[in-house]
Formats: sequence, C-alpha cells, structure tokens
Amino acid sequence: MNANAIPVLTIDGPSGSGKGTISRAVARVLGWHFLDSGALYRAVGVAAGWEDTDLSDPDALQRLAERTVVSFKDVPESEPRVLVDGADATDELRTETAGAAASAIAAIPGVRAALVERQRAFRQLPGLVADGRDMGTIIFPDAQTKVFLTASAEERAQRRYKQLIEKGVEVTLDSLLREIIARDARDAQRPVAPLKPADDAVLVDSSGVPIDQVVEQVLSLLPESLRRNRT
Ligand SMILES: Nc1ncnc2c1ncn2[C@@H]1O[C@H](COP(=O)(O)OP(=O)(O)OP(=O)(O)O)[C@@H](O)[C@H]1O
Ligand SMILES: Nc1ccn([C@H]2C[C@H](O)[C@@H](COP(=O)(O)O)O2)c(=O)n1
Repeated sequence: MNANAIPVLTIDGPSGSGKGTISRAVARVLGWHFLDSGALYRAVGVAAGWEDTDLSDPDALQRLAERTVVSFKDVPESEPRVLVDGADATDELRTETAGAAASAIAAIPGVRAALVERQRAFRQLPGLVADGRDMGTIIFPDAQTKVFLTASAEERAQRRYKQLIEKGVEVTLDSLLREIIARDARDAQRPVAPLKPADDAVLVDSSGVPIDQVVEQVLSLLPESLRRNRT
C-alpha cells in the first residue's frame, strides 16, 4: 500500500498545550500508532550531553542526529519508555533542561533533515497520530486531519508546575512561565520549520477544557469513516 494512503492525524502546538496527552489518548481510542517527535529532538540533545558534543557545532550535531538510535517501548497503561542508543533515557528526556536543549538544537537545519525520514517511517497501518511542531506543515503536509492545540501560557505553566511538583521536582511557577514563553519564542521564530499552524489546521484551545473533552473534540474532527474504527 502506498504510504500516503495511510491516515495521519497531526497535533502540533506549543509546549505544555497537551499534545502528548491528547495524541496518546486519541491513538489509543483509534488503535493507531503514535509519534512523539519531540522525543527525537530531546534524544539528540541528551546524547549531545552524554558525548559532550559542542552545541555550537551544527555539523557535529547533524552527525549525532544521524547516528543516534531512538526507540520506543510500549508499557501497558503508561507512557512509552524511550531508549536512546539502547539506554532507557525516559526520565532524563522529560526534564526542562532536555526540553530547552531540544528546542535549541531543533533550530539547526541539518539536525531536522536527519530526522525527517525517521518520522515519516511511523506512518503505518492502520493510522498514525503525530505530535510535534511541524507535523502538519513539513513532515505530513498531506495529513487528512490537522490540529493546532493551544492553551494560554499561564495555563501551560500551571499544568507543568503541577506535573513537576507531583514528581517531587522543586520549581517555581514564575520560572516555568518564563521558560515556556522563551521556548515558544525560539520554536516559533526559527527560520526552519517554525512552530505555526498549517493553513488547513483546526485551532483547538484547551484552556480550561478537561482532557476527555479535548480528546472528544479532536476525534470529532476526523472523517466519519475513520471514527467508526474506535476501539
Ligand atoms: N486539557 C487539559 N487540562 C488540564 N491538564 C492538561 C490538559 N492537557 C494536558 N494536561 C496536562 O498538562 C501537562 C502537559 O501535557 P503534555 O505533556 O501532554 O503537553 P505537551 O504539549 O506534549 O508538552 P511538551 O511539548 O512540552 O512535551 C500534563 O501534566 C497533562 O496531564
Ligand atoms: N516536531 C518537533 C518536535 C519538537 N521540536 C523541538 C522544539 C521543542 O521545544 C523541543 C521539545 O519538544 P517537546 O517534547 O516539548 O514536544 O523539540 C521541534 O522542533 N519539532
């Protein structure tokens, strides 16, 4: 089957808008595959730290992106574990430091180019939910359904604060809000594949909307023929 005939739902949006949570839930309901594209950029950032790669050397970072092996291990009722070159790096990948490093190296064209085909390879039957910044604009421009998920910066900082406090991480709401605003600006202002809605994306604002309602809203955007396959 031609890969382009396999359905894809893209969910792009800024940090903390709930892309991962909503994408995973929608993929579970549909029985589709799930691509967490941010994990690939985070993995390259973490591998750069492990190998002490010079973060100001774009060629070295591109070579690192080309050779870093990232794999996902499904865990029932939980988030998948992420292996970087065979080592479980899930917890390290989810830190704010890894997010900021990923955002910085994601601005390098060679790093992005190294990851394009790897992301497209996730397009497999019966379908794919892809979460990131450029899923609908660059990686899967022919996706049937595209969502741009947002929430106010204050609400996203609150969500992240709650998440980190529950994990026992010491942070302040103010510092998280500053980091979120800085990351939004870096992701949206880079010249290559900036964070922006695809022309044909539907804007979904999740501020104050419970997770299950956002999931239903996103599912309702799919063509009826695909929704019929709900598990
Ligand atoms: N609609 C919602 N209402 C309340 N909390 C939410 C909502 N959506 C997601 N969350 C919570 O917000 C936090 C961040 O969500 P998530 O990690 O899915 O965001 P993200 O957009 O994937 O972030 P990042 O880009 O940084 O990976 C999680 O704790 C999640 O449970
Ligand atoms: N498609 C993508 C996915 C991620 N990035 C960059 C920019 C983000 O700030 C960083 C971490 O992503 P997250 O795990 O928070 O979704 O990675 C990107 O440029 N393109």
